[in-house]
Amino acid sequence: MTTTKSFAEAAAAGPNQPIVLLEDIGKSYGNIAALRGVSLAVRQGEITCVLGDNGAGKSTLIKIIAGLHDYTSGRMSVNGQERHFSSPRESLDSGIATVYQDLALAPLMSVWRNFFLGNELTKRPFGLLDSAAMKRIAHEELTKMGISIPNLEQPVGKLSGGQRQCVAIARAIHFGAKVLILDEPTAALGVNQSGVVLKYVVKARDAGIGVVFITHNPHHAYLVGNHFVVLKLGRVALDTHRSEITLEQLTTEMAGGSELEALSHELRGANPDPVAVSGAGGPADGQADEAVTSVDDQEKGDGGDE
Ligand SMILES: Nc1ncnc2c1ncn2[C@@H]1O[C@H](COP(=O)(O)OP(=O)(O)OP(=O)(O)O)[C@@H](O)[C@H]1O
Repeated sequence: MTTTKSFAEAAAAGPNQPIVLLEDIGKSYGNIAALRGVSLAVRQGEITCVLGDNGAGKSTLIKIIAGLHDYTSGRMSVNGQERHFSSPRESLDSGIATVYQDLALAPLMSVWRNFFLGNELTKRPFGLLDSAAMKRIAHEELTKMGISIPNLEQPVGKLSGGQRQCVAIARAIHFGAKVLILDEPTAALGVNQSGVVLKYVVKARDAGIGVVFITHNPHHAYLVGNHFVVLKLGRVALDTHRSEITLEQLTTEMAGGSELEALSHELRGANPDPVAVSGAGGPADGQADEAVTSVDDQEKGDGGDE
């Protein structure tokens, strides 16, 4: 098919080859088509933001890359090799780390134990846990990322949501992720904590990782993104680089774009007073506007603590 070819050719033409390349991906759950013809390139040192409303297909897309679901049509390649992951372990072993909203951290365990969860260091010859080495490395890695957690012995459940996200990101980087998929990392966070997390998303990008940042918040996406893909009802509605779009355009696209304009006309017809709906995003807009300033300001006081 020409569409598939042209996306793959265009993706391969740049100097920065995609690590993960999805071409014309489709995924059906029985007779529900969750994704149709989705193409996406994840590149080293780039943040690709995938935006979309509820039901747009974001989770399905993540699950395919993370090895939880297989796709039903199209092609996924990792470092140029076609792949069908049959488990999350296969995705992880290919250098793809996924940080879910619920984080898969053990809340009652210490920060350092969580950092090494599933990858514990042991001492020879008896295979006892090497606690001293794990504490030291966790401390070094978090410090390297500029994450300040004074006491790594405290249960991870006592950290703020933002700090927990940062621990999960630092852990993925330490264990060699080449691609980091972040599932709505700022969705449950307040303005200042979102700023803290966005800062580490940028650090991951600057460390050379290809980041996929899933969000429904265009303000957060625009603060950090190099590339934006908007999904609507399982299809790619927009695929563009930062230089080609403004925050206002991205917000309008997410808010419904042309559908909103049509609704605005319809409502105007029914109501003599004009109704301003274009670009509206409800209360979240105001909140996110604050976030734009807070990312720069967050270091002044808020460490993300609750
Ligand atoms: N396991 C499943 N079985 C059947 N249908 C599903 C399943 N998972 C998702 N869907 C459907 O696929 C479509 C895309 O869902 P998906 O969860 O990927 O969207 P999303 O963008 O992540 O939405 P949200 O932000 O609400 O999580 C929806 O219509 C959803 O109802």
